[in-house]
Amino acid sequence: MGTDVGFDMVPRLSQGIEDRMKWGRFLEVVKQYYVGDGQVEVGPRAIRFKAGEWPSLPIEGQKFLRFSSKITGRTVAETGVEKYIQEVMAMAKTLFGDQIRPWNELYDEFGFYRWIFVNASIKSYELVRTPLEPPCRMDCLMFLKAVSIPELIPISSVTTQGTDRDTNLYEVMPIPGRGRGLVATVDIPKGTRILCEKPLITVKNSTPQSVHRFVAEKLKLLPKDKQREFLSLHNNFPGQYAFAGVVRTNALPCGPGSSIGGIYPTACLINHSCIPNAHNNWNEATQHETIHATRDILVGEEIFISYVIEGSWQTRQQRLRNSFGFQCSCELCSEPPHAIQASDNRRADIQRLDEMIGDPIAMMSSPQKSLAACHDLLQILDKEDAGAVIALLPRLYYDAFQISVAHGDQARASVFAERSYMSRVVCEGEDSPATQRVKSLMQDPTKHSTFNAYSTRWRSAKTARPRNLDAGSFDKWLWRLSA
Ligand SMILES: C[S@@+](CC[C@H](N)C(=O)[O-])C[C@H]1O[C@@H](n2cnc3c(N)ncnc32)[C@H](O)[C@@H]1O
Repeated sequence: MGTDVGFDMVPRLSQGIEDRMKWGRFLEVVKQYYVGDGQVEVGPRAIRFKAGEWPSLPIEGQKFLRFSSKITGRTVAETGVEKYIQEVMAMAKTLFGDQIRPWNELYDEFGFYRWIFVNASIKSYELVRTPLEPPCRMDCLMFLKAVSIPELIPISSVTTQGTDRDTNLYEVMPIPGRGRGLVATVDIPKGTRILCEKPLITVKNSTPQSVHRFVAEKLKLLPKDKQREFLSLHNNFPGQYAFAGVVRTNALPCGPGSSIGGIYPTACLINHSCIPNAHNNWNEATQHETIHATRDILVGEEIFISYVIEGSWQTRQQRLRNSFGFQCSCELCSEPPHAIQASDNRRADIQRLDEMIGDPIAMMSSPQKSLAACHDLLQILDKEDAGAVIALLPRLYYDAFQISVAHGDQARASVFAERSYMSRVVCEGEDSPATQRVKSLMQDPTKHSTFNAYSTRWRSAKTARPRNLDAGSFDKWLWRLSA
């Protein structure tokens, strides 16, 4: 028996240079502090403390979730381990501040992470770790409960029309340097609908004065709890027109390029990253904003969308500063200048190819070149962080669909439409009108208004899609690489 005591790292560390350096410094401090202490063993994958239940610190900081042990004795001398927990926690606090979350079962505090995730993370960096005693009944129950959770989130069920905030997937919490944010409380698979939310208010872009007046009127019509939700949102532009400040800080556009913005109690708590792991979309049919995971998100990771996608690092920083009133501190923006420059170069290539693909004259007269540009773009996107660029895939495949269908190639058009559909399901869900539109084109490409519009030089039936080709050969056929 005894009580578990320790601390968690929330949110977990990123793989960015800043977090890696901080973790390295932290491990150095720990090693220095315990030089000559026979209870502390520095291994190739972790620093282990041979006391209590052998808490450990991985060499790779991103894997770290928890440092804890069961305290069985009544005094420090009896348990041996509590001293290490307190000391390591104090060292961690000085470097990671509020990311270090102390907890103590004695005071009914149980930490942020479920044991299933903590144990999986420990397993990933510990070669051998035999528990000193079998887990107690409560641990077993927690284990069973937690293990079933990721399996209970099949993509098909989470991307159907949900209307509630699913608080099982995330928790709203303070994030050092970014105010509040959403942190994953379970592993969230790619394509999962994290959130589907109705706006508290929708507002048309206008002068601060008229936005303020409009919101003031609308707020009066809302129930008290909704008013409180609006008023609790962050405002980077306080002053005479405070409601307009809240709108400017938080509004998410109701559709691409829309001049109408929605204010949401939870979606508006999601912070920005230049390499996001989630995508926001306005679903016109259901009149809800949805947030989908664009890559697998690990428990303890912060959930990010992108407020500003396009442009170089400098352009993005300027827009975030001027339009939203903050300086971005995301993983990419914390990288050294050469890494930011490399990302800028890739984004410039993406922009250049995107413009080439969109040229209607080229699409008409040299479709082969336009298709090759789509393929080149895909190759560049493959090298980028998958979660950050997946939102570009539906359009990329849709462009390839349009090039094919305009020259009568139904076989390739239906494959491109299928790929566009699949990436749209990940970003927006099955119930998004855009997903449904492309699904119907996948089934019948001739429904598109430009079918055979430019020529019939690539004419093919939908059934001409080759069967039994390996992936490489299929791709060569699809992109006309050998033509
Ligand atoms: C829509 S709110 C997001 C929720 C906000 N963090 C809160 O506490 O309510 C946008 C504000 O969050 C902060 N923020 C969001 N993303 C950030 C980032 N990448 N770096 C620094 N601050 C960020 C900025 O203060 C920004 O104005």
